[in-house]
Amino acid sequence: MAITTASRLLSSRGAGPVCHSCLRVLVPTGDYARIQKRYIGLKYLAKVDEAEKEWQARAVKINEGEVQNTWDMLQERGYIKDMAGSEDIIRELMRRKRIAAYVGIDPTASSMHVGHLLPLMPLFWMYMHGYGAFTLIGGATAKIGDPTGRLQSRTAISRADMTMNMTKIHFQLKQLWTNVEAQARRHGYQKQWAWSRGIKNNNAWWNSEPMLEILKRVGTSLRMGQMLSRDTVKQKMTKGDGMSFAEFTYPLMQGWDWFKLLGSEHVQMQIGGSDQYGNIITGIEVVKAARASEPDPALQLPANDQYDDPVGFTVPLLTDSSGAKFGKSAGNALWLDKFDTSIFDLYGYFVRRPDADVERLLRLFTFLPLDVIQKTMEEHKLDESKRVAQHLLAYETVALIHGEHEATKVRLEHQQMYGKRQLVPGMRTEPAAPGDEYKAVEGHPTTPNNKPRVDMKLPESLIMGKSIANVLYAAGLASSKSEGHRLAVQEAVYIGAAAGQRRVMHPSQLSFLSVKLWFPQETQKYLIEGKVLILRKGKHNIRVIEMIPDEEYNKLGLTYPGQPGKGAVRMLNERLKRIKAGLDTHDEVTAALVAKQGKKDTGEADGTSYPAIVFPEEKSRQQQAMEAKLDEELRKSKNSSDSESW
Ligand SMILES: Nc1ncnc2c1ncn2[C@@H]1O[C@H](COP(=O)(O)OP(=O)(O)OP(=O)(O)O)[C@@H](O)[C@H]1O
Ligand SMILES: N[C@@H](Cc1ccc(O)cc1)C(=O)O
Repeated sequence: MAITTASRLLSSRGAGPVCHSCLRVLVPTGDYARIQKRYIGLKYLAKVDEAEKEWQARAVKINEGEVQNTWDMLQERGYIKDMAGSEDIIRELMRRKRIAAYVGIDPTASSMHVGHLLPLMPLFWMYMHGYGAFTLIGGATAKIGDPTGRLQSRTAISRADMTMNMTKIHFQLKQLWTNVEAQARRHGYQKQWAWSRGIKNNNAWWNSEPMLEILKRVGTSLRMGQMLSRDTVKQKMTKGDGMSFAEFTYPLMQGWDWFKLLGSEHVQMQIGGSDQYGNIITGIEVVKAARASEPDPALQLPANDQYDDPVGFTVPLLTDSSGAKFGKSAGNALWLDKFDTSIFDLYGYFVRRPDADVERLLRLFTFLPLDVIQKTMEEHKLDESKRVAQHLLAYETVALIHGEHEATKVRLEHQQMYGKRQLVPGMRTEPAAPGDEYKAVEGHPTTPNNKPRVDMKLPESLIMGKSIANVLYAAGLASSKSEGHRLAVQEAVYIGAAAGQRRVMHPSQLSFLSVKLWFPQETQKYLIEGKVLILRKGKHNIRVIEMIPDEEYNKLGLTYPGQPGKGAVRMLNERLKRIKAGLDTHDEVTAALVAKQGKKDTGEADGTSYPAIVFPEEKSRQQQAMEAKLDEELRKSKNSSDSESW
């Protein structure tokens, strides 16, 4: 039996399993073309059935007090600030139905921050309890910018930057979800077949949604008076820089997202920070209006009783010590990207939380059971100076963001640094050296948690004029040009391109094609907005490359592996000339060679203004010969300086 995801949807609304020919009739032509075909059989349907039975058995246990209602758990941990809907209905809804929830994030910065974790935590908890959980990247909404709580409009972001932000956030969410799975296992939650999660991007529908459809479906029911009376609108119009029509319609866009997710993923609940309350309330109206105006009876979403209605809630805002919301706009964000906020600093931030806050933060940011938190607090109170609770908080939060391996490492570093007050060789209290951040961890596969830095800049002359092998080497995706060549021949790396087609990717819809060994002009074809290139090796080793003019690249003092005139051979030659001319001493050159092997820098560290030597992993014959010459010269100069000192 050939059944699609859409048929699952229709069957869940009582339509029964639907074959492709019936679907063609039921689903509008455009939608049918977009529907992903999936062949499923009776086994799958049996599993759906079984999952539903399990859910109903759980609902009975909740009634009998054997299992806690997930809503009560969320309340207990302090996640609920304001509710959109009656509490009794939400609680009962969560008991009866395996609903799904979503949290949306606009990619208006290149990384998420700790504040974003707060609405995400209840979503993660719901996932671990069997509900559907979706994170939405607002690729389309970010183009308008949420005006909520602002007096000034957001500055427009170029499409190229938006693509970069979206790509980075997409991979951050993947990393978070990977770590959530690990945390769930660690805390004894066994993954079930029916657990479902996903990352969505509202570009998927906004890029093709006809305006008329939305105006007709919801524009006619939303009342101007009510929309104008919203606090954000009044404040921005009277005290701020006024409100554009696009900003005014932002809540409608957000509501339409919800309606789309309700249709495709049963998303009946929206979660957000407390500033999102107004948008969630408007969203409920939009969803109801859109649902009521469905012209096609086969696509009608159920609206039988109050348990079919959308509901939502907001979480409290995470603020800094002055009470300001932690976020990008306030400029006080702690970033989830380890290249923006080092793991060491992130851990340190949680270790510094005051005693009065730590219990609440443990409830909010960790998956630890409440009795464990209770015991930790008792232990903590015996000697607060040890900061036992803060270290646990820091460990758990870093494990969620960067994985357990990093959390264990950073905990040790902190203990060594602040416990014994000494630095340990090899300890990372500083971000990685320039250049190193683009290297994958040697001897280990690239994972979401150890992946190198994602964003980088490369000069125009490289991207526009050099082979893809050079670009891969420069981007740190190949350890040499010849490896770059090999990867391209084997089609083992991918480039951001329009799905299934050899042309530029639609800015904001992440899709890849394998790279081939092509002419330099071919690489240029994939430049998004004429300046952004996305490359990927394996699942997680990704680069979002911004192409900048050569002058700007040089002005920033950047270099890349394989850069003409900056290679090891040239550097060795220059050093050789200087040592021969007596401009550098033996010690200076050896110090530069020993101290900075494999690192790029400008020579400031060894007190010279001369660039250090970069050794590519595979040395060319020319470089080997040059190294031998330099060795010879160093030996001579050493002998002469030794004899002088006699
Ligand atoms: N400090 C915070 N505490 C709780 N929730 C937050 C915090 N910061 C952001 N959120 C929530 O995360 C979600 C996504 O937020 P958004 O993408 O607007 O980022 P933001 O940092 O709030 O942006 P900005 O500061 O520019 O308004 C929203 O639900 C928002 O309320
Ligand atoms: N408006 C939300 C982000 C968001 C975007 C689209 C949505 O569907 C939901 C939420 C914010 O700025 O925080």
